[in-house]
This record gives sequence, C-alpha cells and structure tokens, in this order.
Amino acid sequence: MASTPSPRTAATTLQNSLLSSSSSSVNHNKPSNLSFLHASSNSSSLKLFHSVSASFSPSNSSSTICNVLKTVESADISFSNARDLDGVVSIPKPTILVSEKLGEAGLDLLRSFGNVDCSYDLSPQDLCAKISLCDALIVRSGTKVTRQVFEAAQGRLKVVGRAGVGIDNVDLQAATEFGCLVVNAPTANTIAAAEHGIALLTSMARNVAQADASMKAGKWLRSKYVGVSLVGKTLAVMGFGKVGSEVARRAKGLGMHVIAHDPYAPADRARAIGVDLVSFEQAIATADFVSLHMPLTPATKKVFNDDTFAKMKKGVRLINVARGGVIDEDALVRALDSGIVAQAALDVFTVEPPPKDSKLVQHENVTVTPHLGASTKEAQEGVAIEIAEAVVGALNGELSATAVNAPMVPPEVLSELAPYVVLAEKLGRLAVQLVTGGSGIQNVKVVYKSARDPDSLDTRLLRAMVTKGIIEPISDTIINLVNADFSAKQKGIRISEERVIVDSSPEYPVESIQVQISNVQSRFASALSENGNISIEGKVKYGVPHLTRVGSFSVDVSLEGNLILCKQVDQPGMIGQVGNILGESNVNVSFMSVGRTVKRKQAIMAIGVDEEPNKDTQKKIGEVSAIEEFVFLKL
Ligand SMILES: NC(=O)c1ccc[n+]([C@@H]2O[C@H](COP(=O)([O-])OP(=O)(O)OC[C@H]3O[C@@H](n4cnc5c(N)ncnc54)[C@H](O)[C@@H]3O)[C@@H](O)[C@H]2O)c1
Ligand SMILES: O=C(O)[C@H](O)COP(=O)(O)O
Repeated sequence: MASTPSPRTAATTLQNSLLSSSSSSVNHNKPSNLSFLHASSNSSSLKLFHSVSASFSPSNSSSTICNVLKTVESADISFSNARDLDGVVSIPKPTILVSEKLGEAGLDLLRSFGNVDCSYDLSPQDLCAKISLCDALIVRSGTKVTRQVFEAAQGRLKVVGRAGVGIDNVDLQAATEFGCLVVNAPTANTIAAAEHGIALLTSMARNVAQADASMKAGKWLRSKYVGVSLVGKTLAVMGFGKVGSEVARRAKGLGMHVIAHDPYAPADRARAIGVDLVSFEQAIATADFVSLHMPLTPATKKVFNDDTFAKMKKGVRLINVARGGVIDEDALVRALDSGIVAQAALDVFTVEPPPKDSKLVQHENVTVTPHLGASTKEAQEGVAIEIAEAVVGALNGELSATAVNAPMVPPEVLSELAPYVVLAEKLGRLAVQLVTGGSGIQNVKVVYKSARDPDSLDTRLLRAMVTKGIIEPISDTIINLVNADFSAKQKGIRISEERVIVDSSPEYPVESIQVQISNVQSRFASALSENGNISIEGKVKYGVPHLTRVGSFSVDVSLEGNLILCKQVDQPGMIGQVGNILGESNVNVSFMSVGRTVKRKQAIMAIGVDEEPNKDTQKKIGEVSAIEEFVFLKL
C-alpha cells in the first residue's frame, strides 16, 4: 500500500484533465507532438479540449517526452490510435477545411500540422456534408457558419477560425452550445481596411471611379466631376476601434477635423491622436464625412436609417468599410435621391454579392468595391498566418488569445491555475456522485479560500471545471471552457461562487476549493455539512490535488485513481479489515486517510484505489460491522 502520492507536476495534471472536453486529442503527428508536448509542458499551458492521460515532468528532456507518448493511458480521441513498434502512440492528423482563399504562408503552417482541404465556393449543403469529417474550419466573410453546420458536424468540429475580424457570419451562440471554439484574426488586416477607407474617402471626394468610367466610355467631362476638398472638413469616425482609429490618424494627416463616436472607446486614446469623442447625434449632425467602423451587432443593425439620415448635414458623404448591415440600404437610396447624402462609398453590403440590379450599387453617386478592405497581399498573408497559428493552437488544446466565445486567460494565469483546475474538476465529479434521489441538482456553490484580493483571482476556469466535473457524469454533454456556463444554465443548474479571504500565503492563488450542492439527498450522509448541503473540499499539495474535507470530517487523500469513503465507528483494526478485503480481490490501495470528529466515536476513512472493487468486494466492505455507510466514487 503506498502512503504518499507519486510526484506529479502541474503540467502532468494538465495532460490528465482539464480543458479537455470533446472526444478528441492533441497529438496528431509524432514530430509536432513532441514539440507540442515539450512546449506545453514548459509553459504549463492548459488544454482546452483534450483528455489524454499521461505522466511526465515539465523539467525533463525530450526523452521523457517520448515516454509521455508511451504512457498515454486513455486517449479519448476521435482520431483512431495506432502504436508503432516502440509502442508510441501516433494519432492521425486533424483535418482542416479551408472554405475560402487563404494566404500561402498560413496554408503551409496548417499543412505542417494537419490534412488541409481547400474547398472554395462550397454550397451550404456541400459544407454540411463535409463538415463531419473536419476538426477545424477556416472561413473568411463569405462562408455562413450556421447552426446547421454545427449540427451537421456531429461533435467533430472543434474550432472555427475566422480569417479576419468580423464574426457576424458565424453563429456564435450555436458554436458555444456545441462546445466549438471560435477564433479570429483581429489585427492583421487593420491597416489594409483603414487604407481602403481612406482610398474610398479620397476617390469619392474627387469622383475618381466615375471619371475613370466616363473616360473609358470615350468622354472628357471636366466640369461634371468637380470634387470637394478634404482639408478643414469634419470627418466622423463611427466606431473608434482598430480600423477606426487608424482611419482617424490618416484623416488628420489630410488636414481634416476628426471626431469619433464609440460608446466603449476610452476618451484618452482618442485625445492622444487629437480626436474628440462625441455622442452619436453630435457626430452625425456635424460631420461632412461619416466613416463607419463598428461591428455588425443587434445594436448596430440598420443604425443608419431614414431617421438617422434626416438628422445629418445636407450633402454629407458616407463611407462604409465595416459591414453592409449597419445601413438600411433602401433608406440610403432615398437619402441619396433626396440629396441628404451627396455621395456614398461602399465596400460592404447587406447581401454579398448584392443583386446585380441593386439600386444602391447602380446609383450614380455611389462608389463601390467588392469587399476589398482586407484584400492586400500583405494583409492576406498576415491574416493567414494569424488564423493558422490560432487554429493550430486551439487544436493543440491551448486557450487562444483570440478566442471569441471563450474567456481569454493570460498564459501566466493559466500556468498558475493548472493544478487547481484539475482539483476543481475532480471535486465536481466527486460531489455529483454523492447525490441521490430524484430532485435534481439546482444549486451548486463553489467557495474559494484564498489569501489574494478577490479582484486578482480569475476563477472562470475553475468554475468551468467544477461544472464539467458535475455535468459530464450525469449527461452525455461534453463540457469545455466554451460551453460550461451555457450547459449548466441549460440543465437548470445555478453555479454560484464565493471567495473567502484567508490569512495564508498569497504566493498560491487558491488555498482551498469547496464544492457544495444544496437541496439534494446524499448517498453518503456523512458528506452533508451542518447546513444539509453536500460539501467537499480540496487543496493542492505539492502540485497534486487532495481531498481534505468531506462534510464535517477532515481527511487527506490524493485525488488519483478512485475513492472509497467509509463512515465507521472509530476503533482499532478498521484499516486492516478493509485493506484485507480489498487485497483479497486484488484491488490496490494507493492512499488512505482517516478523519474523525471525536476520538473513538465516528470517523471517515478515505481510501484511494487503483481498480474498481467488484460488487462482491463492495458487499463485503458493507458487511464489516463497524462500517455504517460507504460509497465508491470514480475520479
Ligand atoms: N471591409 C473589410 O474588408 C474590413 C476589414 C477589416 C474590418 N472590417 C470591419 O470593420 C469593423 C471594425 O473592425 P475593427 O478591427 O476596427 O474592430 P474593433 O473591434 O477593433 O473596433 C470596433 C469598434 O466599434 C465599437 N462599437 C461597438 N458598438 C458600437 C456602436 N454601437 N457605435 C459605435 N461604435 C461601436 C467598439 O467599441 C470598437 O471600438 C468590423 O465590422 C469589421 O468586420 C471590414
Ligand atoms: O471583417 C473582416 O476582417 C473583413 O471584412 C475582411 O473580410 P474578408 O476576410 O472576407 O476579406
């Protein structure tokens, strides 16, 4: 019988659990596996999706990494496993579907990691037909990633990569419900979009497109195409984010007076480049030029409509390189016809491509480009690399810095929380197995004791993992960081959190985690605390999660393998008796701990076991006269 836990590292525990979710795995081809495992073990990065059990030390060399692969125990994976002659697990590469043109550098990166299927111009039906064979999908703005796509994926699709900024073509709610991570490439096309905005602004002001078309039609119309000057004119930038602020900067260089409207932008960032942040009304009422740079959201949909145009300066000029849907296009045609809007320059449309007979596109005062904002060679290469890195990282199970539907947790926080994340899942898993009766779980409370200021403790990962531990044993839903909160809500489970500041070392983020389930019956009555809630508590000791409290009893058992909890009369010989019964049926005991409230009264014995005792063995334990109740729990 071992009495101390085998040393395990934070990185090991990562491999064993967490952010593992879907029935997929990390290690797709051996060379990159090795480097991935090496890299991730050193950085202790948490796994978002995977559930490969392995043992390794982060400080060890690549030979240890090989051992990691050799000791993979339970790769719960969708790629079928194959062992080579050394017994090393090699797992087929993931399949990445690229449904729109992507820069070569990004494709090269993807090809070095997985099987890349570049199938452009798929119909929605063809996309749905293909998607169940794909682990990742990369799109630009032209592919609609609808709920049907996630349904058709049958759980295999783990990541959608949007090679660009706008994610309005991806059904984020459906992605979240299906536990699919969505990542984007938010930075690489900023300058391209801003430059295109300026190109539209200047060419519209000087009628470049119309004059060009007329000359090509054999005309020489100098007086017709007299333009307007920009210097001294007021430009309202609507949406002062990455693109908007770059447009503002450039417009200042053209001698324009720039104001901006953005309810969420910090005023000091605007002031730093000489831009005043103003209200929506003020912006549209005073501007000679209005340039749109906000995302398409329910709040911004058709925000430029008849009412808005009526409040604008007569003769205003409009530029849109954001999203067509922020403008009511019929209203814009009316505003152009009435002269409220003198000119518009549009790169984006509500429906893309717009109908050939679109009045807006055909309007003589409108300049159009076919969604070219991001289309420079430089931006496309940059976007391709940015999205390829994000998708590969996500398939490797890393939390992405550009995740759109999951918390972005800085690497240093991830690394620090790694062992607590494992503890959180195991506590959730234990707590739910203690529930009996048909009332269902409605309220779960997670109490974190920590010496740290509550504001400096990010518990989103921990909450997600408690949720995973609670829901997975009682449903067929695979829980990960993406869908944890949603799935709990769906199941009517309210997960609340409490932070208790304790007087210990702030060096460690968490002193202990307690999971309470209220208003339920327990199959192990001793797990109920004084207030009638199932209550268990754990700590991380030397990087290993431990169970330290069950109900009102203190115990100390490492959370590895499986667990037997016995409530008994506190008397000599109990450990021997139960140990013998387990030994006789070849069940190896890894840890044992006895906790009691009062000497020679009641005690709880917590026994870690490697194997599951069969029914006969469990019956024998139950027949030991001093044992009042016992329960076998799977970790
Ligand atoms: N035409 C193209 O090819 C092209 C290229 C890049 C980006 N875009 C689009 O441009 C837009 C901006 O991109 P970005 O990278 O600057 O994004 P961003 O997130 O950096 O900036 C968007 C800004 O809009 C603000 N905003 C949100 N709601 C608003 C509202 N109701 N009113 C005013 N502002 C609001 C946000 O606070 C944010 O600062 C997006 O719609 C994106 O899809 C288009
Ligand atoms: O949101 C974006 O990044 C732009 O609209 C670019 O879209 P695209 O990738 O289809 O060019």
